[in-house]
Amino acid sequence: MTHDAGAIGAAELRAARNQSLWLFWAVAIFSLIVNVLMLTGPLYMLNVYDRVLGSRSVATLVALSVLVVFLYAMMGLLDMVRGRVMNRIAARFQARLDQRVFSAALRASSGPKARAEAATAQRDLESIQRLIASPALMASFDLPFAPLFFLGIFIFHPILGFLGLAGAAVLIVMALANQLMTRKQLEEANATSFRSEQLGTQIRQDSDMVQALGMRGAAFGRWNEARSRSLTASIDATDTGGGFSAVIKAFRLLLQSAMLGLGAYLVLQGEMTPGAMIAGSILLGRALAPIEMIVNQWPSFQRAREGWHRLTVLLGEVRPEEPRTTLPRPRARISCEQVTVLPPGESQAALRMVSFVVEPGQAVGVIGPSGAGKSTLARAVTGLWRPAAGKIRLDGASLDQYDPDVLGSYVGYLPQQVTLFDGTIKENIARMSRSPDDAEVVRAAKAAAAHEMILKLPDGYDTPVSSKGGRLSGGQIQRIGLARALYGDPVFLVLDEPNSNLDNAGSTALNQAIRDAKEAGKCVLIMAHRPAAIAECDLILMIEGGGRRAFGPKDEVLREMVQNHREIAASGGKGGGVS
Ligand SMILES: Nc1ncnc2c1ncn2[C@@H]1O[C@H](COP(=O)(O)OP(=O)(O)OP(=O)(O)O)[C@@H](O)[C@H]1O
Repeated sequence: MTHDAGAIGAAELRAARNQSLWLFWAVAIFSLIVNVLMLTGPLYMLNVYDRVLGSRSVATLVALSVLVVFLYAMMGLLDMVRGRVMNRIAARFQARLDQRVFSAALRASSGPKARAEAATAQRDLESIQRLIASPALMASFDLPFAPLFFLGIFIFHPILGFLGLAGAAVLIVMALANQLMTRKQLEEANATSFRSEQLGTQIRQDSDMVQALGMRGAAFGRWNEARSRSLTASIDATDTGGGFSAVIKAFRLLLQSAMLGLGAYLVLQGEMTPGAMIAGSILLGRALAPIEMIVNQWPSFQRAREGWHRLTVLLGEVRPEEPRTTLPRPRARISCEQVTVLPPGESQAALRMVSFVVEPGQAVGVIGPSGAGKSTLARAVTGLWRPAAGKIRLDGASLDQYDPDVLGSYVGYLPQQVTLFDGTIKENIARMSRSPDDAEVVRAAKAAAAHEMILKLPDGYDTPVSSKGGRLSGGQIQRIGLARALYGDPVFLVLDEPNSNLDNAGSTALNQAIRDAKEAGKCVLIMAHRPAAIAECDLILMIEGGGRRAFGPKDEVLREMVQNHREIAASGGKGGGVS
């Protein structure tokens, strides 16, 4: 992370926090009143001991008690109000950043920067929100009023005041030691717990494969190992933190008793009244309570601090998208100019200096052996992976000149591995739109030859599916993926291995869909291994090892390939790796 990016991310987080600045001030003022009202107890004690018992006046006792009930009621009310205000500050903070963090995490996961931070982004935001809403942060609002209580003790007797201050200093040193000693342990506990959770989720998601391949024992063993590491780290952290909490609690109780003892001595010396002795001990308890609370809740502070740091990196590296000038709907002309693409986080290019042009109404078959860079090209042309060098243009404008969501609506992308969202088939075809266009959903399904198949399902278009397809077969998922790609009249289609799961009828329907798209003036890129998928292609782009080997009319390129094969065979060499 560059220093500038970090500063920008931190400024964004601070701005979200500072939008509630006036509410923080309101909480500070409520805290001032609540802390002043906390003097009620000690003052009541002082008066009961020194006045009521001395004068034996029931009337004074009743009057004082009525006053105390009123003051405690006020204190309770204000305490409740400040708690509710803090809850709302926390909710505002999260609401303001939720979408921004979500979208930054989404973009970071397919980009080279801040990928690690993206994994926990939403959790990190929540950990800050939880801290703001917790009694722990409220305790930090009470902390500045500790001097008020110490002043009260000093007024009772300076020696008591010095004892209280010395005790508080010891407690603060212990709190700092707690912070220092648990920091690394808590970091380790948080990280290992996240890793074991992730592994558990992955194993559950791939449960079919885990069970079919007899991986249950091995998977469970690995998960158990991760879980044990997380448990050990968490025990270490809670042991240390819990130890400090216990010592601090015992020390605070001891200190209060010491105050009482010293107070009693001063009373015996005639330097103080018994009421002041009791009140002094209570005041000390009030002054030290926030320190104890902060130490006990230190893991929440630590989680929020780590989260804040990671979000600083994420938001600094993944800046909000600048609004773009709206361009007219483009023609289906795609040109790649010397495009080089690095997969996210990699330093080696998966595609090198590739150039070609596809005109409206043309379909180009992208062929090449496994790992040649076909899917990489698909991701680059759809705008998912930005080229490290060169330009990809749609109707003359480079892809980054389009708003990503608008560009997405121009793209009909069928990825190599189709995943669906939890929802109905209709919602999936309609790209999870909140207001799906039924007629368009059916049109897209018909174009993908999925209509009849969908009607045969128990609830037709309203059949619920899961991310892995649920009741759907591989071929059915692929057809729904194709219908999704065709939904909303995209400008161009990018179909990555579109017929890998299709039967003959499916392949025929796919070819019809490609013909229709060409007739409608769209252009189509088909990444393919199987010859049937390139039947409708006018052009062939052959890539190997990330570089362009050949590009031109289909027959010419195929003839050239056959020629090469013959020559290689004749010279006794081995055939090329083209599928
Ligand atoms: N997400 C990724 N992270 C890192 N490297 C990747 C990623 N995706 C692909 N690569 C690398 O990029 C190169 C090209 O992969 P790509 O998936 O584009 O090949 P392909 O031609 O589509 O292969 P196949 O026909 O097997 O699908 C490979 O060396 C691969 O290891």
